[in-house]
Formats: sequence, structure tokens, C-alpha cells
Amino acid sequence: MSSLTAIRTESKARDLEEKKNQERKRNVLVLIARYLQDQGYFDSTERLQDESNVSLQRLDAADNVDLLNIVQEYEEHYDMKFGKKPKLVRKLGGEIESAAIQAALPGLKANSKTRGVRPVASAGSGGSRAASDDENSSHNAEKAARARRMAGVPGAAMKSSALSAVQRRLGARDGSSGMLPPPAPSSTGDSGRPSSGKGKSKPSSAGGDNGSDVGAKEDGLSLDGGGLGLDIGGTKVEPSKRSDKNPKPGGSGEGGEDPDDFFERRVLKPLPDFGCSETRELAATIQRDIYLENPNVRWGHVAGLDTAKKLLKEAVVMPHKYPQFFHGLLTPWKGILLYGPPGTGKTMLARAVATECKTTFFNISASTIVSKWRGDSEKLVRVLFDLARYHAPSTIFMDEIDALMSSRDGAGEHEASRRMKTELLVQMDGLAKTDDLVFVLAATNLPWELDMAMLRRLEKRILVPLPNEVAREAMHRSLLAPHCLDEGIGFKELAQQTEGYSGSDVMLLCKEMAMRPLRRLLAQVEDDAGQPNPHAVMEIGPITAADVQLAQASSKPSARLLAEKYEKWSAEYGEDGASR
Ligand SMILES: Nc1ncnc2c1ncn2[C@@H]1O[C@H](COP(=O)(O)OP(=O)(O)OP(=O)(O)O)[C@@H](O)[C@H]1O
Repeated sequence: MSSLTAIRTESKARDLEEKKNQERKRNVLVLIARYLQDQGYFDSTERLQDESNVSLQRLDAADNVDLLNIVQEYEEHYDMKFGKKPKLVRKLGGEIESAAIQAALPGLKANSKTRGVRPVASAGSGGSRAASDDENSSHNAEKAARARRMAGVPGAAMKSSALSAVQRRLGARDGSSGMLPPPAPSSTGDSGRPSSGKGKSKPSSAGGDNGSDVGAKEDGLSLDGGGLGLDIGGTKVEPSKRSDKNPKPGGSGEGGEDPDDFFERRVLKPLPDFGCSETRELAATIQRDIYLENPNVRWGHVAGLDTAKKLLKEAVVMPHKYPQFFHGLLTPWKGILLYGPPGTGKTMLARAVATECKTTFFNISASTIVSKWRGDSEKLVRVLFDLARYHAPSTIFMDEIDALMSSRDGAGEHEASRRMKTELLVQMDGLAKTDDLVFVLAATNLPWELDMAMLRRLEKRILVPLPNEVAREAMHRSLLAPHCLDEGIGFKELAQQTEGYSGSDVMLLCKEMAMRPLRRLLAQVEDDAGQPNPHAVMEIGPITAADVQLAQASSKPSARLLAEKYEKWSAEYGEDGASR
């Protein structure tokens, strides 16, 4: 008798536990649905409600409860208990995992579509929910197994972590659990991180004390053998082992994704509901120009230009760090113009802003805004500023702004272009009158062509001049650091010999110097018929004084003659001509 009671009690306890579990699962789904809805992931919310049969019409998160709070409280609790932050999300790595996921997703996505799988039982069938949950997990396991097969990975070879990663990703893509941000916009012209070819060779003795870290990495000045398997400056470079740590934006899909990049990629809020599909399309166009990846240009990578850096920090970085100081008369600058000869680092400075400030960075070029459809450019400008406010704090970088905002006096100017310019001015005015954390950074080589009204709205106008001797020396040092130089070649002399060169000229000159020893090597690697030379010594020799001379003779400072014109304009309209 007593054993029957015990059995009943046990069974009751089990039922109760099961009920609690079901309640927990349902609550998690409600909280996720609420979170997605609040963040504006409307399609995902709908899909989740549809698949899970949880409806925010009938159940909602209790007052003052949301997922972020819960996560925060869990973190604090964990920290108090164990003295460290909990690890809630982990990076996925390994070729097997990503290959399996990449290979599996398209097929599986199509598959689940055709089958129209609804993982959770329909309304009112509470009793069948557990069964349906089981069905769901076995369904996921089946998907994962298929992922494995499609990726051609033998079951035993696939790590269990990879399996669960696939499961989790599949669940997220299907909307059945977890969440992924909206798909990252595809690659746009210049909007990504610059390629970072890393010179793999040992530092030369001459450049050993490389005090500056000027952006050799950003320059794509990678002379690491280009897949030839060469020994450059002492380090063997195997083509198959080369890894591009800085893939082009949007290149996540093809060629394998660096998990670090994926992890660091900015998660954007989904587009707001603009009400009409036309505006939504325009917004999607603009959104593609937002930097999702860190361009990885630090202030220290930009040689010289101290005044420009100081003002940019004051305008964008400090107001975010210390907002308490920036109000009233001290509201942050809303518009800055960088002007100066070509190749002096204006775009680099903008990238440094994007790297160093955690604002949403819109990299806008004239081609984004200028539309062949009349009226669209004007709307694009409006949507751009709306989006910037929506994603605030934001920085709108307009490169070559003269192409957008040249003077409006031209008699032959089209009405649509005029309206676009007026809209840009109106939007800039709007910024000045509000506390919106949106900042416009513009750059041009032709400041004298800018519309005067625009110039007035770009409150700070900073000359980005040709680099002075100290900056040129730092650039030479940094760019040539991975290469061997013959004794007697001094960076100071190299800097003195390049008076009038822009930063980009110096970069090209250094590249030419470094190419010369490589050319000598290449000439003996193969014979004229393209047959490899077995006796070739696969080592790049040092840069000689003759290489330097010949490279200098073949390079020309491109902007020397323009310098005076900028100084003159600067004296009239600029902020400070002493920004070298
Ligand atoms: N101050 C600098 N420090 C380090 N590198 C520089 C500097 N200025 C220019 N460079 C080099 O020149 C390249 C071109 O610079 P950048 O694109 O920033 O010039 P820019 O002023 O925007 O030119 P443009 O006006 O033609 O667009 C950079 O990628 C970098 O390699």
C-alpha cells in the first residue's frame, strides 16, 4: 500500500517537474519573441510565433522583465559567485565546422521550405507538446546528420561541438530557436576593412627599432611572395598557409569565414518600418554602406596629422566617452571637413574614426546618393539621415563631397540635383538643431568647389597637408620595417629626399624600392621557358642604395605644386593650417 503511495507521489512529482519544464520553455519563447519584437525583428517574431505557437497576443513578458535584464543579472550573479564573467557565447572555429555549416545550409533551408515543417504541435494540443519537442530535437539531429553528410565529413570526424554548432545554426536559420541578426549586407565598393597583407619577413636590422606603427598593414603593401612560396627576408612563406586575416567585407560566405571577424562584426538593428516598400529599398541601399567590420586603422597608423587627429577625437570620441561635458555651448561638432591634396590620409583618418569610435559608420560616396532616377537622390539623402538617427550614435562619412555638393551657381544644373543639395543642407541644419548623436565627416581634394552654404555647415575645416619630414620618416620606417636594407640607408635621409611627396606617394615609392630585390629573385626563379630553376636561392636580397636611387628617380611627387593652393584656401576658410 505504502509503495503504491510512493509510486503515486513519485509520478506526481515527475508530472510537476515536467509541467515546470514546459512552462520554462514556453516562457523562454515568449521572452525571445518579446525581445525580437522590441528590437524590430518583426519577420523573425512572426516566424517564431508561427512555429512555436507562442503568441504575444495571448502571453507577454511580465513588467520589468526582459531577456537583456535576465542575462545581465545572470552575469552579475555569476561574477559574484565565481569572481569572473560567465562565457555565454563562444566562437566557432575550425574548417570542419564552417565547411559543414556552409555546405549544409542552402540545401537544408530549401528542404525545410518544401516540407513546411512546423516543429511544435498546434494550439490546444498541450499534451502532445512534449512529444513534439522530442520530434523537434530529433528533427534537428537529423538535420545535423545531413549537414555532416552534405559536407562530406565522416560522422566520427565531426566534433560534437561542431555538431551542436550546426544544430544551433540550423535552428537559428529556421527560426525555431536562437536568433541571427539580419543577413549582413553584401560587399560594397570601399566600405570594408582594407586588405592587410602582412609582410612575413623578419625586420631588417636598419628598421629594427621601428618606433612608429604607420599603416603598412592598411596599404596592402604585402610583399610576402604572393603565393610563390618564397623566403622573404628570412621567413619561408608557403602559399597554402597564407591566411588573409582581413577578408573583404561581405566575403564571409566565400572562401571561409574568419570566426574572429564574424564575432566582431557589428550587429545592426533591422531596418525600421518605413511604411512603404520604395523607402525600404532606398534604406537597404544606404544600409549597405555601413561598416560592419572594423576597418582596423588606429590613430597610430596615421603618420603626423596631429591637429586633425586631435580635432577628430574632440568631435567624435570624447563626446561618447564623456557626454557629461558636451552640452549647451559645448555640444559636439556636427560637421567636419577634411581637405587637402590627394593621398594625404583623409580617408585613412576617417577609417581611424570608424575604428576608434564605436559609432555606426556610414561610408557614403557620391555613387550611393546620386541616382539616375529623378527625385531618388533627394529621398536617399533624407533616408540616410533618418537611418543615421535610427542607428545613432552615427558618423556619416562623405568622401569626395565636392561631387555631391559643388556650388549651385551652375546654370546648366538639373533641378533634381539642386533639390538633392537643398535636402542635404536641410538635413545638416536639422542635425545642428537637435541633440541627435549624428556627426558628418566630409573629405575633399577640391574645397574651393564646395557650395558655400555647405561649407558653413561643416563647422570645422581641417587641412590635411602633405606630410612633413618627421611624418615621412615614420612612414618609411614602418613601410620598410619588414624588408632588409643595405647598411648605410638611413630613414632620415630617405625622408629628406622625399620633400613634397604625399603619404600615398611615399607608400608607392617604398613599394617600388621593395619590389626591386623581389624582381631580381623572380628573374632567377624560372628560365625564359617558364621552367623552375633548381639552383635558384629562394631568398630575397636586401634593398640596395641603387634600388633606392632608381625607385626615387622613377617616382614623382604627385601633389607638390598644389600645396600652395591649399595653404591659400586654408588661410581664408580653414581651421588651422598647422595640422602636419
Ligand atoms: N598620414 C599618413 N600616414 C600613413 N599612411 C598614409 C598617410 N597618408 C597617406 N597614406 C598612405 O596613402 C594611402 C592613401 O591615403 P588616403 O586614401 O587616406 O588619401 P586621401 O587623402 O583620402 O586621398 P584622396 O583625396 O585621393 O581620396 C593610404 O592607404 C596610406 O597607405
